[in-house]
Amino acid sequence: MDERLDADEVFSYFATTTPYPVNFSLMKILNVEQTRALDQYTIEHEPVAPINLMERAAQAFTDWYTARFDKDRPVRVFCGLGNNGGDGLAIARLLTQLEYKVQTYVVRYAPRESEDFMHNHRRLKLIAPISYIENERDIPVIRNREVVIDAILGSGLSRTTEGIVQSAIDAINHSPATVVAVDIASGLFADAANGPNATIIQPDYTVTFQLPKLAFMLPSQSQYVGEWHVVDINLSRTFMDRTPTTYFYTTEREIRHLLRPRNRFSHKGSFGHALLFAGSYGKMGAAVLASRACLRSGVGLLSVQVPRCGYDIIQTTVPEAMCQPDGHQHILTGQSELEEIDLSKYAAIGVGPGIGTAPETLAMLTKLLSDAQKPLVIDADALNLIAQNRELIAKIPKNSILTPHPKEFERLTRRWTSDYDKLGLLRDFAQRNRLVVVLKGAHSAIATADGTTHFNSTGNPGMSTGGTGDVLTGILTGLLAQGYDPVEAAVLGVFEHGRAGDRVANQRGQIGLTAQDIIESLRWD
Ligand SMILES: NC(=O)C1=CN([C@@H]2O[C@H](COP(=O)(O)OP(=O)(O)OC[C@H]3O[C@@H](n4cnc5c(N)ncnc54)[C@H](OP(=O)(O)O)[C@@H]3O)[C@@H](O)[C@H]2O)[C@@H](O)CC1
Ligand SMILES: [K+]
Repeated sequence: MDERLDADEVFSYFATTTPYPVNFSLMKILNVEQTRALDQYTIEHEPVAPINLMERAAQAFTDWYTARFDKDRPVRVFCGLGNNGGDGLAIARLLTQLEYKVQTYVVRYAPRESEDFMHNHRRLKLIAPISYIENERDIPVIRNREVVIDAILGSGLSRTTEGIVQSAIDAINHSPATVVAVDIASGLFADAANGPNATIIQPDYTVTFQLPKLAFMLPSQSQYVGEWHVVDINLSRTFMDRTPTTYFYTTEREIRHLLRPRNRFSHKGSFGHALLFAGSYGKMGAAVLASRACLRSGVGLLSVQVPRCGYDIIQTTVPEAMCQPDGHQHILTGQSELEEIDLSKYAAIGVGPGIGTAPETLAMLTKLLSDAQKPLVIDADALNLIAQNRELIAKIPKNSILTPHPKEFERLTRRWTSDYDKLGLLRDFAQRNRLVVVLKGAHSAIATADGTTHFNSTGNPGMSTGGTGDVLTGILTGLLAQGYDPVEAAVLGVFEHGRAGDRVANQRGQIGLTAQDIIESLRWD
């Protein structure tokens, strides 16, 4: 895009060239250009002078900082020469006025400074000394218990760091101090891959302005983000609401709008009849977990199709469910012992947990994909069977929800070169095949047929344990059966699955967390 466009033009550029509809209001992730346009639009339309907006940002950061760090911890603020550096100088002034022990450094990597940097430089100079870092000798020794505030480079990063900036970043990274990045770690691109040997601040915390950045969502960037927090600086809501984006971040606020309240006159028929195809000899636990999770998600009725060896297991462990044994003792073949399965009876169908990859099960899956008239939830071994027989991808009913973990997604597509490459693959796969794809992991990413990606905000590493995926499949099938559309079901189900995991982790820690605990901790109010 032409750099000379002003904020209004950028606004209409994105409004006319990004055709993705948004069904419900979620927190957006904007790209660097859009973020810049958002700042500019706020400045012109609020209106607010740029220097006052910078003061607002510095105040919001300082409020966050003072709520967490005591005055007795010495602070070293490292500033660059752009507006991120300007923020740093303003923060140094605000903290000094609050009687924090502050040392300020300006990393002089270029001859030019931004206007708002210069303004804040003059103001700070009146009340405190400022040191300059021009070569390595000027870099101070940073000690334990000190806090470094990193304001060297922000969203204006345009190239890989080098020279004195690189040396300062290295010194900060090798120090024992706690590091807090202002807006984004210096050297980290907000929405593009960094080169292989880039020098980037590795903060303990990132305090970012207004909206999270795409880089915060990616596992490979986590060492350059740390624990991140968004602070509100009142940038234009109009611009944020009306600027289309393909990336969203799901938080509790948005989930509240998605959840449908129950009417006291409803009966079990109102919440749908779900069917799960799950289990095989030695993997019946997956069927039990998916079934229980489906019931805990509010489904009206549940039937479970299992191999004969699983019949007694389901009947005793999940008495609420009806059980239909397959003709085969150990695996699913689709040959029901009781009757031909009438798929049209079911409001939603889930397939995959613990089914194994036997040829007869492949035959069942193939028939299911072509007979099902509505979206399915497809997980685990069903995904592996599809990956081994890629011609099946085209047969998956449109808007089905697939829930691969990264390895399963790689089998369905190819190895990726970076997390950004992976995001592109995910979006293309979902769009091309008209599917909803939940890529599981930290900040699970949900890609939809219309090209949008929703990142989840709940969940914890304790959930990387056997059976949690089966629980998710049960939840999603239960939500589809209740009439949530597939995107809503995926966004809501992934969020609540993660939130239940967080409740367990809060009560008993992450290490001992089990899939069963997640089921027991599900709450929908
Ligand atoms: N706009 C607003 O209203 C608000 C903005 N806010 C704050 O502003 C920040 C963005 O500020 P910014 O745009 O001035 O960019 P910033 O990152 O400080 O540096 C740009 C300078 O660095 C240079 N440079 C680039 N890469 C380099 C490298 N590798 N090594 C060395 N130099 C490099 C680059 O040079 P150039 O690319 O022009 O050659 C340019 O001179 C944002 O993160 C937030 O903190 C808040 O106050 C809220 C209100
Ligand atoms: K920074």
